[in-house]
Amino acid sequence: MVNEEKRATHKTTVPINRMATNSEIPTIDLSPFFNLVDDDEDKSKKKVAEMIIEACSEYGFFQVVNHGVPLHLLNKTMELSKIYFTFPDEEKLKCSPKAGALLPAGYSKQPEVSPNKNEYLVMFSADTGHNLLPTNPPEFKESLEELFSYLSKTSQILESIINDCLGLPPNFLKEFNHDRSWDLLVAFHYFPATEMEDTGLLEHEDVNCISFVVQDEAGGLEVRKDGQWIPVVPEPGKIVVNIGDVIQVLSNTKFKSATHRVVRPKGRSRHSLAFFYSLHGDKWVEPLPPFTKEIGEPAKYKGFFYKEYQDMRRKSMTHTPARAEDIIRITHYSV
Ligand SMILES: O=C(O)CCC(=O)C(=O)O
Ligand SMILES: [Fe+2]
Repeated sequence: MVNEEKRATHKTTVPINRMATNSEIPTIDLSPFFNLVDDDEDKSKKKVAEMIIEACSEYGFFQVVNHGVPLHLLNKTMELSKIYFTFPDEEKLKCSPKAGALLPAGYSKQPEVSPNKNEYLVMFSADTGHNLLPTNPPEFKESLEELFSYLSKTSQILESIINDCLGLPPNFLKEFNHDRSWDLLVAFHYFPATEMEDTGLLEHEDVNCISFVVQDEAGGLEVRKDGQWIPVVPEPGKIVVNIGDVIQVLSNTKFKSATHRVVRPKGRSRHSLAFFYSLHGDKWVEPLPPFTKEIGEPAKYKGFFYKEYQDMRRKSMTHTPARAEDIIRITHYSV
């Protein structure tokens, strides 16, 4: 009961618009950036850039097609992930993160008291040597590794598009964010909603640079725009992209880190795959001069080391404060 009451305090008071549809979340065709046949490549790239500028300045969310990730690989990984999460706990716990690991790779379940209701498997780039991946079901590990490397390539392309959309010097973000060891891929399993509540993941903004999400048919991802929750209806082949706090801070809020959450469906599980294009923990993050002094605008955030912010966020998720307003968000660094 105490937990139910505690969870209830996290319920948002923003009205829910369940009638809204995906048409409000722009879909952007990335084919001009993947060398697909095009008579007028420069014009097409410019069009994509315009759409991305609009989506990122409006609310930081969009969907992509022709994104370079093979659809059969997305589907296969999702199917294997669904099988993996049906395994008994003792099997899944064989991949529990090593105590004291700097970056906790492996299988974890949200603590009972957490308002988030899911279990998940985290992996980093195979090069880091941090991973603890299951050998069962067969091919799951290989699929995850392959998917990781495709998503990594796509995120680097998207980062370079965003770099240009922000008007930064060529390759600025690539050089700033050259270390790929903090990028991570997470396979999620959300438990079916109970009679009392349907929160799968509390409303939040992502800490990192750019996130990618693929949901199964159950859906449940919702984005907040103009005070309303817009459901992101899963569509085969589309990948959902959202801007994280790092880009919001660097651009001094020119590009937005959107608030989103996961609502659990009743009577069924929900699965998703999320890739977080990140930043090395030792990086210092602060609003960049082209968005501040060079245009006479005050910086909206104090600077911080990425790992300091990420640590605080992780703690506030595992030991969630009773009051939603005490959960650490990027506003912690607001000036
Ligand atoms: O599972 C999803 O659809 C989204 C997950 C998410 O927003 C996150 O892990 O930050
Ligand atoms: Fe998120």
